[in-house]
Amino acid sequence: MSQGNFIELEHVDFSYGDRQILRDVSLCVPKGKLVAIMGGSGSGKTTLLKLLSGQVRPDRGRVTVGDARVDNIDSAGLYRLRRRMGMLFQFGALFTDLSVLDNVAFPLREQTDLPESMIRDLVLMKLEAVGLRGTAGLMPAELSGGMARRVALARAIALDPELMLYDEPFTGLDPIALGTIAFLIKRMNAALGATAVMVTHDVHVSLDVVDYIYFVADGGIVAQGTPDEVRVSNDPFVRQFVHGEADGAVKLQYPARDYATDLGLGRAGHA
Ligand SMILES: Nc1ncnc2c1ncn2[C@@H]1O[C@H](COP(=O)(O)OP(=O)(O)OP(=O)(O)O)[C@@H](O)[C@H]1O
Repeated sequence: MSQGNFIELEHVDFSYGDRQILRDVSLCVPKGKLVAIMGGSGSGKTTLLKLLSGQVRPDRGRVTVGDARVDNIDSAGLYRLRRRMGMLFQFGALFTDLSVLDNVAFPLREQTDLPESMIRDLVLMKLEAVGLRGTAGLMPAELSGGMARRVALARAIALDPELMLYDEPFTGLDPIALGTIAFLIKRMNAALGATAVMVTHDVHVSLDVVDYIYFVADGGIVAQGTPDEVRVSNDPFVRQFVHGEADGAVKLQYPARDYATDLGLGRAGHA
């Protein structure tokens, strides 16, 4: 592992059964940085997060997080690693039968022996950080979608994680709520000094908050760069992604037989 990196994937192959999803993927995330992973649907982005959290193991290659080799970690090591990780997944579901305070307190009660009075203070600090201290006594059903996502963020950072994993944290939010959560993610990360990886489709918001972007397609990293590099990139894949072009490096048309053959027309001159 190179000095300064908190995460490294080196020459990782991964398959579900006999279907290969990732091929010879290498990437790194320096400590304290927020990195986005973008790419088309089904390109393997969530699988990359699962490799980092030890939910799946690579067929080949190394996965290093902090001082842990996650590709061959044992269950005690995985438990220690998960305690240092916070996760905010799509729709970051709250426990509907617990108050906001109890939702954010959940990981603190599960993972620590802190007294109740201290847990309460920590929860209020985390809720204050996401601007929602006033909602502590509410139930999740009484929150808007954007507020619920912010409470889920407060819960994800309750244990001051060293690593944050975000999977589509903006899905289903209106533009204002989306901008708020993006800003909070950036601010929380800086305050925690955490290293973070965010899978997202939302290229424009991400370019405003992340330090670096990896683009994934066809099982590999096809482009990468800082937001400034990405904005001016001439790489066809990046251009298609950033400018929302319908056709480009990723083809609009799914591969198919010759059109004339499909229509039963035969080839010109043979009809
Ligand atoms: N548990 C599983 N078993 C078998 N195949 C799976 C499993 N999970 C995902 N896949 C397949 O692996 C591929 C990559 O999935 P992954 O969820 O990593 O993609 P993604 O890039 O995150 O997609 P999206 O942006 O649509 O969420 C997909 O084709 C998916 O169908």
